[in-house]
Amino acid sequence: MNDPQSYPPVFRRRRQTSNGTIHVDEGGGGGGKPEEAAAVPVIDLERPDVGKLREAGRDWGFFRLVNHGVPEPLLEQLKTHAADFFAQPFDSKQALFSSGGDGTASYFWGTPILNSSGRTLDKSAQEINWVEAINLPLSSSQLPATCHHPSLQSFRTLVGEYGKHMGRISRTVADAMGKLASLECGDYVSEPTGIIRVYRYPQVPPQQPADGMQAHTDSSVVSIVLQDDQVSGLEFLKNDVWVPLEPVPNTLVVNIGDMMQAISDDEFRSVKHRVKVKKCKEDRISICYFVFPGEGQIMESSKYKPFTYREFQQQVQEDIKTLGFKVGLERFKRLPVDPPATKLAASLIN
Ligand SMILES: O=C(O)CCC(=O)C(=O)O
Ligand SMILES: [Fe+2]
Repeated sequence: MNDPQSYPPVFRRRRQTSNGTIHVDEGGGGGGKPEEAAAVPVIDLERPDVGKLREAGRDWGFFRLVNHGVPEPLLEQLKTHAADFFAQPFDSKQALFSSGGDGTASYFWGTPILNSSGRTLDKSAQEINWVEAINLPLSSSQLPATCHHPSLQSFRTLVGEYGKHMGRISRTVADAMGKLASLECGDYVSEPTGIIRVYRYPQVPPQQPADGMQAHTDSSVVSIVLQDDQVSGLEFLKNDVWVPLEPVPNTLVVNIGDMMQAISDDEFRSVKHRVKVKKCKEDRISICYFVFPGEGQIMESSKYKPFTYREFQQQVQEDIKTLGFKVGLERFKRLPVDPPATKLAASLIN
């Protein structure tokens, strides 16, 4: 277990029981359907099976990726650096990122709701997410001037290397899925928009259950998750049941995002998912990659009115501010077209 001082104070207070000790919830995992979890499609990136890929996109929205070509030592180094970063005292972490501006790396906790430059939008939400994170836009390799810690510089270099693999994988996946839907989905992957978000999910105290991350869909074209090998928590919705995605070492998890759903005319699904970290002695660390279309790129779809990714983002932010949640693609749905009056009249006569 990490030093309590390493946690943001809001988690520290709530993690303490009345006698001042940190509570750790013991025992096995919860809920879910193990048979569904075991059946999550596995795609071999070197020899993608098109039938499985179609099934993964249509029926699951999630799949596991093997033979992805990211060297295992890179994955291990990233996880070690991430754990070392989060283990620092909270005040030091805050100080390291204190000079960041829009579009540069940032540190946040309690909410995953960020604007497009990675700044947090809403810290007042009552249901805080039980997570702290660093947000690293891949287009700016610069860290804030206050990030002078040598280990952070090497972490950023590793993230840059990992980001290149993520760009390659997301393009390959989007191209392959595009072929299935007779679309150029790969054209919608704009690599400069790529973001790496590194999360630490502390254990949630049983007396105050909270989600590590509340249920949501990703706005991306695709997202790629490198899970903690030891601590599970990621769950996705299938047939109204939350299915846990247990970690499998050296495997990546791919998640279809809202933009892929739109451009594929709903052929592929952006499904709801969440993170539940409970009944475990360790914190969970995950490293997530998100890639989006270029801001001005127009999404053409038979199911949705044409919109740019910028418009989508603005609408999401507006909804979060005014309603407290993301409405997402529903906002852009084409209205059902009424049958033309003459046709209706004709059918009545017949
Ligand atoms: O940490 C994870 O496993 C998933 C996080 C996630 O869903 C997100 O950041 O959108
Ligand atoms: Fe997500």
